[in-house]
Amino acid sequence: MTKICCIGAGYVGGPTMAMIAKQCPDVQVNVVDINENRIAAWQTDELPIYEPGLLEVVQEARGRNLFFSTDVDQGIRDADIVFVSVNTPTKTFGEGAGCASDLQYWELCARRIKEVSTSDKIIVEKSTLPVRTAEAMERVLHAGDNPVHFEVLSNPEFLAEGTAIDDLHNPDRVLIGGHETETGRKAIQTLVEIYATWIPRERILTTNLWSSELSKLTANAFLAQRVSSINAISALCEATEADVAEVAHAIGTDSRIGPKFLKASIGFGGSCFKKDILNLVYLCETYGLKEPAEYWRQVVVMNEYQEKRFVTTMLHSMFNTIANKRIAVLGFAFKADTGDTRESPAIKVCRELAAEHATIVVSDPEAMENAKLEMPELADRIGFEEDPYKAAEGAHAVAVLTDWKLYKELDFRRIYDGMQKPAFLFDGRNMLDHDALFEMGFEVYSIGKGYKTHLK
Ligand SMILES: NC(=O)c1ccc[n+]([C@@H]2O[C@H](COP(=O)([O-])OP(=O)(O)OC[C@H]3O[C@@H](n4cnc5c(N)ncnc54)[C@H](O)[C@@H]3O)[C@@H](O)[C@H]2O)c1
Ligand SMILES: O=c1ccn([C@@H]2O[C@H](COP(=O)(O)OP(=O)(O)O[C@H]3O[C@H](CO)[C@@H](O)[C@H](O)[C@H]3O)[C@@H](O)[C@H]2O)c(=O)[nH]1
Repeated sequence: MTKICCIGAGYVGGPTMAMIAKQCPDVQVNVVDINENRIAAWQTDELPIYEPGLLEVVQEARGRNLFFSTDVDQGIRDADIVFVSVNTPTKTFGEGAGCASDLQYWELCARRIKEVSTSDKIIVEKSTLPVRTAEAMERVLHAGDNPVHFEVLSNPEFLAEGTAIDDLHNPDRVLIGGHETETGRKAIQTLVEIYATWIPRERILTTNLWSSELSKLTANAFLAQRVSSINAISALCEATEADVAEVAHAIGTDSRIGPKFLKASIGFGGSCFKKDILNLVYLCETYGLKEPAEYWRQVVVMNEYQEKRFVTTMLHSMFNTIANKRIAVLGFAFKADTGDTRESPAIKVCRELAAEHATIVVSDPEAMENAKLEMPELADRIGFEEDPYKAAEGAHAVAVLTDWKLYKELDFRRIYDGMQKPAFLFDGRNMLDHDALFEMGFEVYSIGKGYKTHLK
């Protein structure tokens, strides 16, 4: 029986390993982590992350061939294949602070693997890493006179939160990079066979190590670039009475452009896009490629502009003062169907609103616990109210920041009746029926669509 160990039981390690275990009952999968609370939660039905469909997948395999443990060393020692899926955040200190990837968690894992292994293993980079990390890892793994052989593969993860289970079940592609040597090819084949249990072989791409590592950063850079591109156009739409949704539809029907990832918004969030683009920027700079670095940096610059612009619109439309006005923030997660608030644009928006001395009430169906941890410094300005109607009661403005489906279904007549007048509504996701809201009496502001106001 093949034994897999995955180090890191987070948003990636948990769901990916649960899917492998579900699809491959003959493979034993041990997910290990140093975070005791997380591991304990994976062992219950109150999973540590909210992801539609995840619980069912975990329940099918848990206790059969899927196990969660804090015994990292034992997990590594027993395994034929070790996935490393630890966090690789942006460095906050020293050289490359604010841009480079912080590789300390990855390197600690490599050292641990070397320390405790007594048999040959395939080591799989699941975390998103700078191109050529595998080289450094191989040096760490093979330092000294260790007789054990480690074959390093890159297998980046492309799942998106909120759709992780569908993405894992039916991925556009799986990417596996390895050395073009006999042992490298053999290791690639071993991993290909695991995925081929449920994924058509032609969707499993194999490349050299560096192409695989770089493809992950490139994919995220291209995706984020599309969001920043349409957001840049949204600003021009507002100035010209063009409608960004119409523009996006018109260009998206060109098969060379395609319709996806063209939704104008308050900006992209999540733990990956900004971090991975900045990592790409840092890599370009490291190789002396100033212009490519600047090119990609602009994707992040545009995103920050879009977040800031949203609050500026709120401020200007509400007569240039929001001090002590109650603002109901509907949605704090960085996108719908997740409780994840990492790098959520809602954080930036709340900070800017608080800087204007607004009184903020945050509501979200899944992200309240994480939201409470995000902005401790604003505790005296922010309240939390799970019920969106209560959050909006007495508010001067409602700002929709996450595209939760339930916000489409709210009784906005009831919300309007309970609000201060004029009642402002800022739709940061362009998801509501703006004509109907305007008819009810709202002052309606959206992204890239012009404003609907009763005020002269
Ligand atoms: N979140 C996503 O949607 C997503 C998608 C694709 C790729 N990625 C990449 O996958 C990686 C993991 O992301 P995530 O969102 O799952 O992070 P996460 O923070 O949710 O999980 C990482 C886990 O690793 C554990 N860990 C850290 N060091 C450890 C060690 N030495 N030993 C054992 N456990 C350790 C942490 O305790 C944590 O639980 C990152 O590189 C990220 O860029 C994330
Ligand atoms: O047209 C769009 C599409 C997305 N977004 C926003 O962009 C952010 C990212 O969304 P999405 O990409 O769907 O979620 P993530 O979970 O961050 O997934 C991205 O980041 C992961 C981590 O690397 C990758 O694995 C995925 O392939 C990649 O889509 C969110 O704030 C979305 O609201 C928009 O504003 N407009």
